[in-house]
Amino acid sequence: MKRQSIISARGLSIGYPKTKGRSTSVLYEDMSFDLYSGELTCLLGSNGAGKSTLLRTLTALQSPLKGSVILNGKPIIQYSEQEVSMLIGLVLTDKTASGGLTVSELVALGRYPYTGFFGRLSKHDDAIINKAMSDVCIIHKRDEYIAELSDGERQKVMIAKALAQECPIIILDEPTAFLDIVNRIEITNLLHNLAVSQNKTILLSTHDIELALTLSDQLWLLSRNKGLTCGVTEDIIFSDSIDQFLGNSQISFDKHSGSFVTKHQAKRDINLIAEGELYYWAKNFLQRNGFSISENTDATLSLKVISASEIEVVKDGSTYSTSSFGELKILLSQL
Ligand SMILES: Nc1ncnc2c1ncn2[C@@H]1O[C@H](COP(=O)(O)OP(=O)(O)OP(=O)(O)O)[C@@H](O)[C@H]1O
Repeated sequence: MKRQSIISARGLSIGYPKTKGRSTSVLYEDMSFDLYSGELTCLLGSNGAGKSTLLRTLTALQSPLKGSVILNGKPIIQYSEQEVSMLIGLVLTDKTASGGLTVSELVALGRYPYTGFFGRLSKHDDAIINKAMSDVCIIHKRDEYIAELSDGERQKVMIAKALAQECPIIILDEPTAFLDIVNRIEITNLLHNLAVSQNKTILLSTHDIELALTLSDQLWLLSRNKGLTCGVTEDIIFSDSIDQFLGNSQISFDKHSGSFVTKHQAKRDINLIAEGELYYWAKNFLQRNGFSISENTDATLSLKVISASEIEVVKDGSTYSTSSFGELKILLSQL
């Protein structure tokens, strides 16, 4: 089945043009990508990889150095500013913006591509604004000032504004920056639900790798050495690209846990017998304490975790029992 891409590019170069005191700075050359509707796509890359530059180029805030971004089959530069704002809702992370407006006033700004800046809001506009605030669960704060909201609430308001804009595409630059874990999950989940239930095309940049792996349909990985690679999340995971694009000499991506782990200098081999969550956390404990997990059941050192309070160590045929990981740490340092 061939899907229709909403935003695409072939042979795109992005970066910053020559200025008086500086030569052209090319970040990426010959980029190719497609964004599809009904999907959440997460853009991952280290600090300075060029995520914001790519998002600005995609939304026509910045010109490409070469090539063009194609929006619904037509180069984006052929659209007027108003036409682009009816198609793409852009959410930037700016903590200081619009503090003097109330929640509903800020969300209402999303209607201006339709009404004009001095245009009056119709009943239809009011209904859309209310629905947008309900969709992101912020309607109970509709009369409060933006300056008095928490970061998570403000982020929801910015998303509601993009929803009120009724754009088929929403692009967000680090929408979960500054948020706690609950709000990070809530916002990312909300965006995924919007993509699926309202068939929107949603692209966001994030450093929240674990959340992106759980909720995004497509991943875009960006690295100055390796360029851009795109694919369905699980295809990207099994291609080992996450490690290649985001890992380094200190950390590597662990496919089993779906998270990054520190590369420890292992000094001793140990055989581990445990199941499920006990295996996961015992392995975590051992690796952090300088052990390498060995598959060899004849290893001189072996650990059996029956429960979190029943842990046995076997060394050279002798068995030692402990009732916590705290005790185990002391025991292992003595054996
Ligand atoms: N206006 C500018 N002129 C020249 N170079 C710039 C400009 N803005 C950003 N850059 C450079 O482009 C590179 C990419 O910056 P960008 O902000 O796109 O990265 P990022 O991946 O979004 O980073 P972060 O995760 O830290 O937000 C950086 O080396 C940066 O210094």
